[in-house]
Amino acid sequence: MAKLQVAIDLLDIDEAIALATKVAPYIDIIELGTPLIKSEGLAGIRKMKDAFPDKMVLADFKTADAGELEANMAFGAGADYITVLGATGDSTIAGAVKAAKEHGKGVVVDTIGVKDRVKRAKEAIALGAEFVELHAGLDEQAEDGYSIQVLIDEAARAGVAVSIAGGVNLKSITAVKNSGVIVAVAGAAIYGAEDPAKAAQELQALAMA
Ligand SMILES: O=C([C@H](O)CO)[C@H](O)[C@H](O)COP(=O)(O)O
Repeated sequence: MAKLQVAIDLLDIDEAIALATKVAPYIDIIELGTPLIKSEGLAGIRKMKDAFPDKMVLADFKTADAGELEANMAFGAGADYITVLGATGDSTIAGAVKAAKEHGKGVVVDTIGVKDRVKRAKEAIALGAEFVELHAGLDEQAEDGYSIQVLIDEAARAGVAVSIAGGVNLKSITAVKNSGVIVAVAGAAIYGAEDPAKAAQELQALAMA
């Protein structure tokens, strides 16, 4: 069984909240995607958490430096999780983990751009990350030959708590779940669906099967 995280890559917080309102019954974690955070800032995080106080809210900061400072910003605005880039230095991850412990929150390390995602996942967990996102970003997904199977294979041999992001949809979610992830992240498959609530409900049913 895997939890379901919706990655909201919209640019307007009111549209994001309207989407989250439709899908919240089927979702465990609401992610404000990096473009949404760049568009709306910390105020957007506050607004989302105020609208969904009982949901876990993930701020996809993709922090690359000043880990403790940025994590304090995200948690202070109401986020339950912040993402930090796995490609950055250990001290940045450790700084964010320090802030997370002080706030009783969590750090998710995002392996976007990392060559050996499994090795880095193990290192990130040792540094105190709650889980690690095996992630192919929107640009990597658009490259010729991309297949989510790479991430599924990595999750199956990771041996630490991981999520998968990058092409999770109704076709792939069963294999994603069976790989042993603790969280499946779906963006376009939900926010781009004609009926986002139905899409989220179907994804959740398969993630929990
Ligand atoms: O994290 C993401 C990306 O870096 C832009 O913020 C996406 O939300 C994530 O890759 C989800 O992807 P899809 O489910 O394929 O939309």
